[in-house]
Amino acid sequence: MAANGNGVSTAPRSPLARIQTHKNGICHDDSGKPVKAQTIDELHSLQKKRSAPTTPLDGVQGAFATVSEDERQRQQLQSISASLASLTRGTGPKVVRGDPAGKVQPVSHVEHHHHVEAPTISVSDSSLKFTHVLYNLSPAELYEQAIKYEKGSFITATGALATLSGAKTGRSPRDKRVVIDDTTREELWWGKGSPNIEMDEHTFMVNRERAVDYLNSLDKVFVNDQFLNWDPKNRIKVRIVSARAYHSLFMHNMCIRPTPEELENFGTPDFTIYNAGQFPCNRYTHYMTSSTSIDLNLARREMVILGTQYAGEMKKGLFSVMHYLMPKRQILSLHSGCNMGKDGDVALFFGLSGTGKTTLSTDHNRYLIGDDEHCWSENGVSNIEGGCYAKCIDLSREKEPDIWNAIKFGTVLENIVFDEHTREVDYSDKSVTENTRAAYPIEYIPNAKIPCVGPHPKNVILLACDAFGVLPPVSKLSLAQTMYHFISGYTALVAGTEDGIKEPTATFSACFGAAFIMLHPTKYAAMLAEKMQKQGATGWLVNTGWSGGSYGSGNRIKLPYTRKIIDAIHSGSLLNANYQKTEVFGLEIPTEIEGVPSEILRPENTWSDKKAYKETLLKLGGLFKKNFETFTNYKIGKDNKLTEEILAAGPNF
Ligand SMILES: Nc1ncnc2c1ncn2[C@@H]1O[C@H](COP(=O)(O)OP(=O)(O)O)[C@@H](O)[C@H]1O
Ligand SMILES: C=C(OP(=O)(O)O)C(=O)O
Ligand SMILES: [Ca+2]
Ligand SMILES: [Mn+2]
Repeated sequence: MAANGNGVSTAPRSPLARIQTHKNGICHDDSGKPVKAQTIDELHSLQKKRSAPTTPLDGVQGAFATVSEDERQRQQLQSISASLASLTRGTGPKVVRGDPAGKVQPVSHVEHHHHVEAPTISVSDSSLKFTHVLYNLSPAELYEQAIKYEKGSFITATGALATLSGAKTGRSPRDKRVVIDDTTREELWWGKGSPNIEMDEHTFMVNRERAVDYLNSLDKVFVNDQFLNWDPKNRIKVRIVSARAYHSLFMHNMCIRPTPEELENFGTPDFTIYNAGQFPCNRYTHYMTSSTSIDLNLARREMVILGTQYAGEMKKGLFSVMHYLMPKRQILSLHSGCNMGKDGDVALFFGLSGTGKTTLSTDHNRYLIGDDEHCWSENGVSNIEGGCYAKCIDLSREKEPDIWNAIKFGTVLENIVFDEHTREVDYSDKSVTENTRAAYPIEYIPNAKIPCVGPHPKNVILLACDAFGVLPPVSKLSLAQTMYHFISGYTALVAGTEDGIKEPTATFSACFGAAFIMLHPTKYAAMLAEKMQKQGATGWLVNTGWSGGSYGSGNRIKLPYTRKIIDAIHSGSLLNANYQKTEVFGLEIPTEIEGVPSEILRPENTWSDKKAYKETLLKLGGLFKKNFETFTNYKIGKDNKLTEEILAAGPNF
């Protein structure tokens, strides 16, 4: 008698025939070979196959012939131990590979085989302790670590790893400090407007010790050895030591991933980050003004992070380092996105946070070279990074399909909100922060250009999100105007929506990234001018912000219109359009662009209150003038003529 789960009889009239599973009547539950295991533990051990400790980009499975696996691991651990050395002990901790919980390698075994350092007299309990190193784990391994040990880690419906960055959901530029010594005092940009807030070497060491002691006190740390810069001649080796799988996966995605062979020969890193973000700095330490401190020491080639878990701090910290190292080699570092057309025409997209670098460089009809950080050398452009970091607020599949589709297994989704059951992400939800983010490897964008390098740029697009609504959607710039706007680095922020409508605030950030530059802005500007002149590149100013009024009365320019404008720049059609000059800013604006209503091209047409338009225009012009006062005493390049032209290229009234 058969019954279903509800106990209701479903008995057929006649008994069922016996199920025939095999001709000879012997019942097998499967037809495969039996597993080669005597116990469940053995069975589990079969599940995992040994492989290289990395995730190769191109599936290279080379022969690891030059050094034995044991020797390679010993060297690696020694190098990591040296990285984690503290001041008081002089030597690093005893490090051992693998997850302490995973019983990957028994401690005694490793101690016996790998003499990480010469035996020293134990001066403290911490030197008796082992620190397990999770070295260049794969995304899958990092998912497991995050989900097991880090609160707030979940897999979303599309397979991304949702994480929380804690109390800080954005960068903390006021807590970023740079060690001042005889070299940096001379070389770097200090004082008004500079992002380089000074600290002394000793204080750096105090913070370094705090971070290193914190990391050494943990059962395990994550170590990433990776590269920056796709230009092979100017590649930098970076090591990131962190406490969270989230941070390790973020950097795995954002830096260039080495192949197993490259990792084998990695050697000593050129730069090391100690990310102890969960642990605060000591506010009684000299120079500390909060519990957060991001400290850069160029001489030691080290960065220490205390009191912030926002992952963007690491990528932008390394960007600062590149802004120091590259100009020394006559290479210009750029806070810009970059893409290339089918015919090899390259465009740069400069702009401050939220102005559209990532959105507009990710273009289905063009090859993506990178979304945020590039180098421009004698040979052309190269991306510094191996991944993209997109803003996700109000992300839609229709408007940004490539970014949408990149949010899948392996992608880190920061501070987003999802349905607790379906794990479907609600991209409109700002409950945690407005700065929700997705970090994914660049190859998640289908038309990424790998390797991420390209020829010299043809178009240099300066993006400004003008919440005042007075800058034209697009204008063609002279070289002097390009320099003026590059040095100004304008965008506008909109005030919080909750307290009702407030005035937008203008922000000026030299080189569209004052927070990251290390030298005086005019150094970068001079290099840009020289390169643009030599390559005959055209500058453009694109307003991705408001039209028809300021924030509150007007609307943000529709993304499809901005894309049409960008298309016309790329195709070259805009270069030959008819232009009219605007008053105050003296910008050349086109009268027509295919696919864009002509009336929006001239901002005053879109404002119903013409008087308010004129007032707002003059107000913004005044803010530009005031901001530029700091730069009027600087010469740009070798040529006095260019300096004078730049000064004249600003608003005139
Ligand atoms: N007209 C527009 N042009 C560019 N971006 C726009 C526009 N309108 C709205 N946006 C939104 O503005 C944000 C731009 O952010 P993003 O591209 O990540 O900036 P960045 O990379 O410069 O920090 C995206 O969320 C995008 O959807
Ligand atoms: C990561 C950042 O870059 P962006 O907003 O320019 O994409 C940031 O500014 O924190
Ligand atoms: Ca950026
Ligand atoms: Mn971006």
